Amino acid sequence: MASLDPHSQQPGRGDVGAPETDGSCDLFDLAPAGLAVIVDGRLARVNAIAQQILEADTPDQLIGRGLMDFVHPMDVVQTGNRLRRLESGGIPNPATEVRLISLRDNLRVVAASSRLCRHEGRPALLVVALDMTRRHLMEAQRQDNEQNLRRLFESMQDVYYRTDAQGIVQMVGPGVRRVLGYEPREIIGRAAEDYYPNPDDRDAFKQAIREYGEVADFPGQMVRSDGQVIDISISSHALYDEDGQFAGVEGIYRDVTERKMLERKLRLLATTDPLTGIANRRDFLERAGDRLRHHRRYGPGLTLIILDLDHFKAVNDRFGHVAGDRVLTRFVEEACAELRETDLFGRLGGEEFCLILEQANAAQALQVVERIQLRMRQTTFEDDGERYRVTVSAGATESNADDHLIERLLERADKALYQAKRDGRDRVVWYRD
Ligand SMILES: Nc1nc2c(ncn2[C@@H]2O[C@H](COP(=O)(O)OP(=O)(O)OP(=O)(O)O)[C@@H](O)[C@H]2O)c(=O)[nH]1
Repeated sequence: MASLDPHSQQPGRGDVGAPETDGSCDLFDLAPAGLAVIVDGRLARVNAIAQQILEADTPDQLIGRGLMDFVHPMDVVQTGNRLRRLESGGIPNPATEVRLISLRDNLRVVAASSRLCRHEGRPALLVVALDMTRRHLMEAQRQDNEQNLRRLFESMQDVYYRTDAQGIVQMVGPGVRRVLGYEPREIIGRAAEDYYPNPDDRDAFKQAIREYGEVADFPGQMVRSDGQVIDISISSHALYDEDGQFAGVEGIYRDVTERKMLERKLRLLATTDPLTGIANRRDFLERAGDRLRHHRRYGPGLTLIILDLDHFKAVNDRFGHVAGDRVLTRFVEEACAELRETDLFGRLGGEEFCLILEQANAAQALQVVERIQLRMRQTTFEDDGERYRVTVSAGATESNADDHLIERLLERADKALYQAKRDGRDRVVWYRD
């Protein structure tokens, strides 16, 4: 057994302080570190842990092999220098990280220190190695993760932020440069509210956080450094301290201005009649249905009127489709001039339009229709050098308690309209059973 007994030092022979490893003690094998005795640059003895580090099944696989055979090529020069310094000066080397290649060609990282000793009467080196491979891997992984996280953070389209309980910004990510046009340091320490053009948005956000503890894709608006108002979407959660007290909010927000614009455009396309700009059939009927439901629950009836241009086919046939389109657009302009913001007006198709009047009794509704008809009577069109007028017929009905569906009102108004056409056009007929 190797002896690490300090009394066996042999001063004056270049190995001052070197213990004799004469095999008289089993400390060598018990040591909680890898130990290797090197004689003439070759492994003369290894303990079990050194064997483990170098992935040898038996000590024989290692004994007699050159120490430098196991040192990673990148560390060979530095390790050689250290060992030479030790041999010539005798001063033990402090622990240094060295990369080794095991018998199975795996990278091992050890913290290795060395000192002089004697082995079976010959000058030798004792190398002590602590296996750092796992820690090294973990550290490399941690650094890798940190770098990835940093890269992600830097390139993130979203803005990460954190506020304290008073809404003061504690942290904000670099994405804020792109989204709001500010440097992060310009924002930190300021109230998050300062960037909201509409205080109601912030209040709604705070209320939702208070109520649910978190929000996802919460809509709002913010003001950029250049004054432009942008649409944002926030996903955040509340933070609490150890006592369970509200400590602030953490989350991300992103610029969704383009998405919102696209959504608005799509909504407009899906709900608007492209020629006249008023509600198309689908949108009109949907909103008309909502209003009917509302009136059934809360209020008196509503009035539905179908308006239909007279002899419109003749306009198309005589002056062409473009002239017909002009008449349709003009009719809508004239009708809208007589309507209130709250009135619902839409194009059912072709030259047929529909109007819903709320807060109007039958007499008032008739007045509105008659005013629209009068306007059209007074409007002159001119095409191909010919002047002409286009009149409007209308059928009206009022909702009653049995009307669950808007289609029932449409049916009645249509019957009344038919009657108006039969009675000579340019008039309004109120539906009667
Ligand atoms: N220019 C134009 N014409 C349209 C449009 N949609 C439908 N029309 C035309 O509107 C005309 C409707 O004709 P009809 O349903 O016979 O009705 P009308 O000629 O007005 O007759 P009455 O309603 O009985 O007075 C048809 O010629 C359709 O081609 C449109 O968007 N633009």
